[in-house]
Amino acid sequence: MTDEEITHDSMSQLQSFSIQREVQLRFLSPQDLEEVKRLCTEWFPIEYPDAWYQEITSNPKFYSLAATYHSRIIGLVVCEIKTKAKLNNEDGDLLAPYFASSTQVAYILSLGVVVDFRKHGIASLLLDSLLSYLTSKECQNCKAVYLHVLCSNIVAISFYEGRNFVVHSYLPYYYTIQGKPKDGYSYVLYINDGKPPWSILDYISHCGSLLTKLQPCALPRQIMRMVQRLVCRMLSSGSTDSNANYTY
Ligand SMILES: CC(=O)SCCNC(=O)CCNC(=O)[C@H](O)C(C)(C)COP(=O)(O)OP(=O)(O)OC[C@H]1O[C@@H](n2cnc3c(N)ncnc32)[C@H](O)[C@@H]1OP(=O)(O)O
Repeated sequence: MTDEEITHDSMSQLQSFSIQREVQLRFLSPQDLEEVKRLCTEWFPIEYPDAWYQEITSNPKFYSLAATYHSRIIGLVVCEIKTKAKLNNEDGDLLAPYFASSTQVAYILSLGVVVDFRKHGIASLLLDSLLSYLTSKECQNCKAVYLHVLCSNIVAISFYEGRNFVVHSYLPYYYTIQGKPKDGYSYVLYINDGKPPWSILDYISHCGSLLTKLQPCALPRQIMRMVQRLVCRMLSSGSTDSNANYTY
């Protein structure tokens, strides 16, 4: 790193620190509808119906958290907690089959930050708040957090991957952007001991570890040892009997 880069980095960190000190988090309310609509139109290439904005700003089933700076919304995260039974087909195999259909999962509908405030840790702050809620005592039945993202959204993908989210599936033609089909990915983070279904690799490695435990090559040796032990026991019980006879 050059001196110039170090200075720029420290300046940026200082700026982030002073912004973060003034950022406040609060839940969205119906009064935020127009502002949220404006921001989402700016951030996302997808058009949402008005009913969607009404829902996320007023329905308590959504965890809709805003980051504000001097009372202005500069970022938001919207998440819905639902049961495994309510998963769409494409996400149906998010959790291992042994999880009951009443097990919960959290779906991040959107996460965005105003351009001028990006790279100052605002999205991280929002995601951390969401994750600390989802891993709290009251949400222990929630086993995974997942989301959908355009394959071309490299910034968001690297953001989520940097926070331990992993690809769950590739979704060809998942989006329609300005009349054109676009591919997507679903990403997932398992929480509260949530687990994905077993992959072929898991089955192979499980069979491998079973075989290692059983040690089929050592089987004849084990049988020999068992026979030896049995004979020894029979002999020693015979001698005990004779000792017993002698004592009497
Ligand atoms: C389900 C979905 O919502 S998918 C769609 C996601 N949203 C969008 O695409 C909307 C448009 N994009 C955005 O709004 C933003 O770019 C987001 C939400 C993806 C990221 O928001 P940001 O507030 O910039 O994120 P944040 O600052 O927390 O982290 C971004 C990067 O900046 C880095 N960063 C944070 N502070 C600093 C700093 N002071 N100096 C330099 N880098 C910094 C972080 O380390 C991080 O890098 P990493 O991902 O390589 O670890």
